[in-house]
Amino acid sequence: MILERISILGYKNIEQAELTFSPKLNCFIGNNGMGKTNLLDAVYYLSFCKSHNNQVDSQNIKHDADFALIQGYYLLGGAAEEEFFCSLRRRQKKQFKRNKKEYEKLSDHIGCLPLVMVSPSDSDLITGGSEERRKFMDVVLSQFDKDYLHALIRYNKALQQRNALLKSDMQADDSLYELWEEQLAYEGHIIYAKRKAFIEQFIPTFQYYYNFICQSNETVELKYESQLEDENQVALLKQKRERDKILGYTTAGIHRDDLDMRMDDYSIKKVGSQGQNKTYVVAMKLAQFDFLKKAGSTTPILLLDDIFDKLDSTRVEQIVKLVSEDNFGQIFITDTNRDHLDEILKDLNSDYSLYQVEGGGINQLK
Ligand SMILES: Nc1ncnc2c1ncn2[C@@H]1O[C@H](COP(=O)(O)OP(=O)(O)OP(=O)(O)O)[C@@H](O)[C@H]1O
Repeated sequence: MILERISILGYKNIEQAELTFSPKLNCFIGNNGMGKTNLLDAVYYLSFCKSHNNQVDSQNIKHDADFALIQGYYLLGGAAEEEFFCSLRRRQKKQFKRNKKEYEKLSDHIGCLPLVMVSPSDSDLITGGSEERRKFMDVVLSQFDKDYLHALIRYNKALQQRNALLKSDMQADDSLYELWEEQLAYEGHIIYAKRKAFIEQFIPTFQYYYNFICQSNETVELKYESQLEDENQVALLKQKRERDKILGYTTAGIHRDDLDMRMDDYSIKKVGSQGQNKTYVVAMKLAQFDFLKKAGSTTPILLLDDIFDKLDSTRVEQIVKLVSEDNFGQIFITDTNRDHLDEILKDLNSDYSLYQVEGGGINQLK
């Protein structure tokens, strides 16, 4: 899949940009706070109908503007270019269109433009709460498995309903609880089975990337943890019901799943250095890329935002080798330091584009 060109109006600090991209490598250089991440975020928006780092849409519109527009023109395997259009207006529902036709549901779009973003905020995967790690699994699986996405949407609705009952002052009938608990168990089982299969398949690729980048004998592991591993969810929810009424929320189910992330048998959260943590999440994201590429019919776009920060020269060199290979399709990479990019470009056989980003303006240098 190739993003051939993009047109942006009033998105964050980008007032206006009309850019044509290389099918292989697109490099953006600029100082801190100039708009490099914002540009990648606009590309991310076209894939996920939301920003990577700001869920409040009104804050993604340029401060003094009334609306933001992002238009992307893609080659998706067919002969003709396809247009994806997104408009954000203050206090209005966002519009999302494919070839001028508005989507009925935004979830219909998820997966059409597969994309993986490696960003400095990925460190939240290690340092953040378990919801970050569930989000990681959800983002990967939802992009190619509609059954997963729909089961997750139904699960979350049932969870909201059960939580509303738990919080309400009225004494709800047990049969009402049973109704939602059976639905939670049904959808929860679908999600559990798919997460489990995904992580099993994911681990060897993740370990391969970690070892390739670190080039030493650090060993990393990843384990899926779920209460459903050895419990029946209907029985578990029934057993927890009285306690949940006191707490006012549901304490059992796949919405409590986690990933145990380890290095040399210790929790990486406790022992990992900044560079090791960074390598761990970069390896996860590259494995995510491989997984999506194999599962889908098109090669995802790869966004690499400030990927070299915190890494030693060996690790930088290994990542440079990886991204210069043909395994990856179209890549967008940002850096404040021209040296890293020059290193990649000197080994690259194919065509590339280079842009300078300054104060939200983007100039093509090559
Ligand atoms: N809604 C908005 N309207 C105008 N400017 C915004 C908006 N949201 C963010 N910005 C500005 O965008 C800038 C940050 O841009 P961005 O994160 O893309 O920087 P960057 O070039 O990636 O920098 P770094 O190298 O530090 O990561 C900040 O100056 C911020 O004030």
